[in-house]
Amino acid sequence: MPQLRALLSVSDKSGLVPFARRLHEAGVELIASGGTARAIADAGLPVRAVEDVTGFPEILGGRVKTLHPAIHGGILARRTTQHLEELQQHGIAPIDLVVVNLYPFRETIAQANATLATAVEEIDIGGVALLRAAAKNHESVTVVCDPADYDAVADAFAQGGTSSMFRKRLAVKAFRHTAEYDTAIAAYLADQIGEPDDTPMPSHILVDLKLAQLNRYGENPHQQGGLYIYAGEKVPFEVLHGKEMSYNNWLDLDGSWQAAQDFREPTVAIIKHGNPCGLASAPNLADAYDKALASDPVSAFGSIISVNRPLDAETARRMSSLFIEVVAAPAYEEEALEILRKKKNLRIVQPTGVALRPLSLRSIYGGVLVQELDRSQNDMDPDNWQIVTRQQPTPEQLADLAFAWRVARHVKSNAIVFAKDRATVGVGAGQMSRVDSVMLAGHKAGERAQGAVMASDAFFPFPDGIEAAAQYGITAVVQPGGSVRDEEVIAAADALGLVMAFTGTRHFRH
Ligand SMILES: NC(=O)c1ncn([C@@H]2O[C@H](COP(=O)(O)O)[C@@H](O)[C@H]2O)c1NC=O
Repeated sequence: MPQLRALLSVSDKSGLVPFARRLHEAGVELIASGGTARAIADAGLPVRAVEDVTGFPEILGGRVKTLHPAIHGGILARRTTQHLEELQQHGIAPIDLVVVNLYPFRETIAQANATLATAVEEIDIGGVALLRAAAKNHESVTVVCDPADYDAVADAFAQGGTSSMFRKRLAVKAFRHTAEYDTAIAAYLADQIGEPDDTPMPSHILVDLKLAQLNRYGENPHQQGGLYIYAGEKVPFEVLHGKEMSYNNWLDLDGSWQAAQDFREPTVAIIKHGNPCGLASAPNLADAYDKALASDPVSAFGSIISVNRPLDAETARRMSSLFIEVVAAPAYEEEALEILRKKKNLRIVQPTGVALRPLSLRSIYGGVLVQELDRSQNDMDPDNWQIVTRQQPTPEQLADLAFAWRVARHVKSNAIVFAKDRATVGVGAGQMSRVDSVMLAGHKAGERAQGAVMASDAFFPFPDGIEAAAQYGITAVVQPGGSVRDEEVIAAADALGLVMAFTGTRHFRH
């Protein structure tokens, strides 16, 4: 049996000594780089320093330690006569196991005081080269990049060596690891340097996503699903109470959170299947909640609710009579938490402070669609609107129109929002025809449509939508305008005595 040899070069030395001891006990000769060799020797185990093998000292403050043919030759040689003879000619011994963990680049850049210079120093070169060399030669060499694998590898060496399948799996893991490592470096450097083509649509997007949570299933029980987060970042919401978040919970939480945070006044967004069934603003959250719930109390059953202020006890008390899947608030009063915690199945969540990414990514067949988030501000201000009807809005109508317009961008197209007193009273979402959305909103609002205003996420192609709205009692309309039939639509609004504003901006949401 030939002498087996391991090269160890680890930044994180946890678990190193017991692992090295087991390898030694299995008859494996240990070679290690500076600090790693010291840690092994301090534990009383025999170890050869890399410098001793290469006959060359570590130089440039550790920038060159293991980058030497005596090391890489030993790893990369095929175990064929020709390669082994070549090794012998140069006095190089084969290396059968490579154990590396890399400089903590991600941890370094996550620190508040990180500079470009400190980050660059934490870019591991030699360790990556060792991992890649060993992974390439997985036919004969075992590569370990994760201390979680120490036990299984030690077990295998105690039995004489690793299996071919195990080596292949470890090689895949090592290549994945170095790819993730380089992705983090590239993303950081691009960010620091501010690549010229970085805005608005970068020429390449490197996405490094890590599984944060395996969901019980995807949208439906026959689909697998999970939450992936950007590597090195936190899960966006912490679950303070209740069961694990499901796939659909995450999706609806995202919609409700972004909707509630879009408003300045205390606001409550009640979401079902990606659309608000009630959204309202008021001087305090408790009243905003009542108004949002009143919009469509039937649909609010089993909803996801987000608010944009710390959740107070009074609002929590009012919420506790409704079956809610998830509640999200920027913070919670202690008493509010006590009240909500009584509901066993309610998930209470709070954001962890992860920054909102400016681009949205959505996978389609054969690609990923990327766009900036819909965060336009100009058209949200009624001062920038054009009143196109003879009838001018009252201040009250204008305030409701501005509210409804902001809600509309959080509703799936074709989106129609009926609102009164800064609260939705009817929402028509996700219809293929705009006039159908009007009818849905009107149906939901019933009597409450009388004197309410209407927002439409895109222009009315025909007067029919306006005429239907007027029949429900709508008095004022806000829409982007821009249809070839705008004149006809304006004439219809004038004939009905309605106010109509054009914003010039469309808010499709698919
Ligand atoms: N430059 C090199 O030749 C080199 N070879 C190995 N390393 C890294 O040095 C670290 C271990 O160093 P030490 O054994 O001195 O504590 C490991 O994270 C390893 O990935 C190197 N350092 C950086 O590239």
